[in-house]
Amino acid sequence: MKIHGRHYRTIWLDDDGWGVIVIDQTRLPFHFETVRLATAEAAAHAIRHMTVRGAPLIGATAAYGVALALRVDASDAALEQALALLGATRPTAVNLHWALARMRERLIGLPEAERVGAAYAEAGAICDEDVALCRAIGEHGLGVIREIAEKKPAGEPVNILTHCNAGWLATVDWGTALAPIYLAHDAGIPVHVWVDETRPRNQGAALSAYELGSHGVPHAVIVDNAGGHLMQHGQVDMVIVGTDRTTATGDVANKIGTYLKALAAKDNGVPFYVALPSPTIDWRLADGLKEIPIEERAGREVTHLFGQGEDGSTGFFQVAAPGSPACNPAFDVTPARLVTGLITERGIAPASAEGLARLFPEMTSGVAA
Ligand SMILES: CSC[C@@H](O)[C@@H](O)C(=O)COP(=O)(O)O
Repeated sequence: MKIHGRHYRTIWLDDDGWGVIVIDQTRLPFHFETVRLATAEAAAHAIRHMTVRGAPLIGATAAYGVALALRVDASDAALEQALALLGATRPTAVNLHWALARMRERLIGLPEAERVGAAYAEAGAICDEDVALCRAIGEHGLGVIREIAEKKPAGEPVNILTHCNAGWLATVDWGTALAPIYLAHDAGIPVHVWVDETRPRNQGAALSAYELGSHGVPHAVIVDNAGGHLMQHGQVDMVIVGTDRTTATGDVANKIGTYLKALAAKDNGVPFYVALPSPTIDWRLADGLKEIPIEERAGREVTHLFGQGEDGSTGFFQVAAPGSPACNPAFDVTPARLVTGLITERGIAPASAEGLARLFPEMTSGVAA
């Protein structure tokens, strides 16, 4: 993604070759600032406090967190401690656990002297692979957008609704849900994106809108409650969202509010697609509602809003009645029956055990078989 004319990934190594630089997403869209992570604790803090967020980027940051820990102590005990620390940061996105398991598998059998180099190489490979997976998701999703565009009067935009931020900022580059949109726009297909603001943290209004604007994609921010109305009036041609964990049977956990959009889409005959790289599939799970852990975040995210005042200063503003308690489940589960298709790096699968098994036959032992 280009910001101010320069291409950025969302995570990279500092000039010294070991410090890890990330974009501080808590400062966007008002300030583009980076943060240097120099310890595993700093990486864990960045994930927990959402300096970085989005399932694939959480996994990539955790992988580098392991490398940072091993620089200090490359023993088995230190490795296990770093895996536990980083694994406890956020519960819903399975990419975190996938990345940590991969790091452990790569490192545990190595002599201590080789671990640091191998850890950086593996974290780098996870990042490079994420870029390739997201690009492939973009290509497959582009086909869907193109098909819809061909059925519309010439020049009329394909109206796409998205929820939360499953774009460049949520991954290492490209994004998942937004990758097909970038490719469609670049291919000259007219697209227009309805961006759900995505309360409570406003990842749509703050991050997706920032990205789309930086790439020149026409879009409009809408309140989370507007999607159903727009669908009823024929103003949404398709929905594309990301996911933090998808079961082997095609149930999809994503940012709170996704389920309501899927219900509205079903009622209005609007195709509802979920874009995901395969590390987001939890092959052990068959029932998303019962089995996917849903993160509960602080009530303060509901009662207070982050924004910029007219004098240019940024800060938090209370919007709820002082003293009122708040409840803040951060994700919900959309059952597979409401999902039109899962856009993966290998193609588009029906949201079902059979559909996923057909695309990923090597993973189909257990519940997906
Ligand atoms: C490609 S990212 C997919 C999901 O991680 C994204 O849609 C999402 O819900 C992010 O939640 P967040 O709480 O901002 O980390």
